[in-house]
Amino acid sequence: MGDRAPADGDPILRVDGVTVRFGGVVALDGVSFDLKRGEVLGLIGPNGAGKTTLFNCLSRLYTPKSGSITFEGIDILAHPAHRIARFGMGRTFQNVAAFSTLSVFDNIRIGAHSRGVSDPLSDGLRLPRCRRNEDAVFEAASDIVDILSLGSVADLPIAGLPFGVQKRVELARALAARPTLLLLDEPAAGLNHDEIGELASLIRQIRDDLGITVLLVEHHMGLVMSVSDTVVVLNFGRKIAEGAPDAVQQNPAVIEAYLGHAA
Ligand SMILES: Nc1ncnc2c1ncn2[C@@H]1O[C@H](COP(=O)(O)OP(=O)(O)OP(=O)(O)O)[C@@H](O)[C@H]1O
Repeated sequence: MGDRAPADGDPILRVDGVTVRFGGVVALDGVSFDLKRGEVLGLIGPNGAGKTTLFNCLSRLYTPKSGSITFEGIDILAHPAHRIARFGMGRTFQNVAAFSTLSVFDNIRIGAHSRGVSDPLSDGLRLPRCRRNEDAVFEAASDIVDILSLGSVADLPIAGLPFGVQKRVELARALAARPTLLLLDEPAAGLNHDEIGELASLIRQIRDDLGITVLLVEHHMGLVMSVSDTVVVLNFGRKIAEGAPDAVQQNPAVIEAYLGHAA
C-alpha cells in the first residue's frame, strides 16, 4: 500500500488485519482497529493476549506476516523503525530508558532533539539556523518541564530519583519530541496508587491540552477504564471486543477472557 495525504476525519492510525507468528504461535491473528485523532485508546487483554506484539509492530520492532498499519496516511511497514519518530509517533518504554547520569532537563532536551531539524554541517559551524533550532529545543523542553511539574528536579541526575519521577521523565522525554500519536507501554507498572491517579490526570491533559492522540497498553484496569475513549480487548491474538469502557466491561466475552468463565 502506498502513502497518501490524510483527509479530515480519517483515523490517525489504522491497524488492518495484522497477523504475527512466532514459529507455531500465532501472537496476533488478523487484528484490526482504528484510532480516532484526539482520542485515548486503551489496549487490554490477559497475559499473552498479544498486546506487546502489537505495540512492537506499531513501533516497527516487528514486521507482521500480513496486514497493514497506516499512520497519518503513511504505510509505516514500508519504512524502517528510525523514521517512525520523524513521522510523529512517539513511545515510552516499560522500563525507564532515560540516560541515568544526565539531568532531567538534558534527558528531556534529547527527546526534543529526536524530532528536531538539525544537520551536522550547520550544527558544526554554529550557523544561525542551528542556534534557532537549539533555542526551539530549549523552549520545547522547558514547556514540558512545566507541564509535567518537573521544575524542582530539572537539574538533578535521573539516577537516584524516585521511580515514579523517573517514569514522569520518561513521559516528558517522549512528549518533548512533539508526537501527534503517543504510544504508552504499561505506564502504570511499578507506580503506587497516588502516582496512578496523577498519571490518569496527565494522560487526560496530554489529550485535552496538548491535542495528542494516545494508545495505551496497560494492565491496570482502573486506569484504562478511567482515561480511555475506546477500549480494544485482545485474547489469544484476536480482538474480542471494542467499544466504550462501560460497554467493554460488561461484555461477556471480556469477562470470560479475564475470569476464565462467563459471568
Ligand atoms: N519473541 C517471541 N518469540 C516467541 N513467542 C513470542 C514472542 N513474543 C511473544 N510471543 C508469544 O506471543 C504471544 C503474545 O505475547 P505478547 O507478549 O504480545 O502478549 P501480551 O498481551 O503483551 O502479554 P503480557 O500482558 O503478559 O505482557 C504469547 O503466546 C507469547 O508467548
